[in-house]
Amino acid sequence: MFKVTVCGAAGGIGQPLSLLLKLNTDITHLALYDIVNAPGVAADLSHINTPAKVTAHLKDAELPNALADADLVIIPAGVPRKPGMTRDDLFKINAGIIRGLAQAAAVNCPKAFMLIISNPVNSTVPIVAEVFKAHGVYDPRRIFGVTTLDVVRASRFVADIKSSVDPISTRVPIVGGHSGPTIVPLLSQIQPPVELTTEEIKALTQRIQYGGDEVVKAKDGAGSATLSMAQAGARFAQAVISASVRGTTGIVEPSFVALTADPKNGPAVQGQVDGLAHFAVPVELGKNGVEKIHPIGPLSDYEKELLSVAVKDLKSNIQKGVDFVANL
Ligand SMILES: NC(=O)C1=CN([C@@H]2O[C@H](COP(=O)(O)OP(=O)(O)OC[C@H]3O[C@@H](n4cnc5c(N)ncnc54)[C@H](O)[C@@H]3O)[C@@H](O)[C@H]2O)C=CC1
Ligand SMILES: O=C([O-])CC(=O)C(=O)O
Repeated sequence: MFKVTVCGAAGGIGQPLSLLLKLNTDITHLALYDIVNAPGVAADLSHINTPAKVTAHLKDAELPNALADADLVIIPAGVPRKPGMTRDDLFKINAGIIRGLAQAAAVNCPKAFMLIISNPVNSTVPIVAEVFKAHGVYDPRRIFGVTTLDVVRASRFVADIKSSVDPISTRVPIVGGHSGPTIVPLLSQIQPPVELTTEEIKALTQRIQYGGDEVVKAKDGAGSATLSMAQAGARFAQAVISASVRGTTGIVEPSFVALTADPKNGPAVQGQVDGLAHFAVPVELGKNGVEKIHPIGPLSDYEKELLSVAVKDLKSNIQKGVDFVANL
């Protein structure tokens, strides 16, 4: 039995993400929550002949039921960017939405894996962590900021300029956070290794950091990445589910997590990032979520510069989330 709840299920990400989750045969119950249109999306998906039972939950009154006993909650609820906006501009609206959903989750499914997609991820994840702390149910191993889209894009962008690169199996480690300069691609550590010139490294780094903006611009006011995000979100959810339900070992995915999630390796990363509480790192998944945080590894001089810029922005993004919950 494995119940997944999608909060924001009727949205641009929520609908294709729910479709991909309905195709996941490890899921036995898919609960779709939104403040609009959840019944329509649920009725539609419920006709697909896979095992998951699909239930619809509309508006506040249905939220406790949607979350009750969930094993995994995935949250793409909130507003997306329009051209000219930064992810941080979304804080004003999305912070309150995430706080409300986290409060309900802390009460109704305190042990669920929490996968946060809503932006700004650098602040929304600390909000969820603080709410869980306030309820006395915090487990840093179970709260994740979904940064998978950054690595999905990165391997595709590398393949765009190197025809010999397989975009599916190539892994580009990305650390830091999920907005512009906080996204730090470690192109010196691509696996399998790829030879890149200094110009190629600079251009690729810029493209990976601002990949989201390409989609925002192309959609021209109609939102941001939804389909690629759905694929990335389903991939990350599948990784968490495989490790926890099937006991599959050795699954490593990037995620924006609390560095205390791994008391052994977390402090070493923390030492490299000026004591930041949260940071995106390659995370090895296990039965209880974060099993091991992988080291950042040796950085090139260019990557060290990128990292120091990222750390400054991240510090204020994280603090903004923490303060938002503290100043209730
Ligand atoms: N982590 C990442 O890599 C990415 C994050 N995003 C973020 O994901 C979020 C959602 O994006 P889209 O799906 O394109 O937006 P959307 O506007 O299409 O959908 C959002 C959905 O959330 C629902 N919603 C609003 N308030 C809610 C509440 N209190 N409870 C439950 N549902 C609520 C809306 O009714 C809507 O159906 C945005 O914040 C966006 O910036 C987008 C792409 C990538
Ligand atoms: O750019 C945005 O606002 C949405 C997002 O996080 C992404 O596509 O990476």
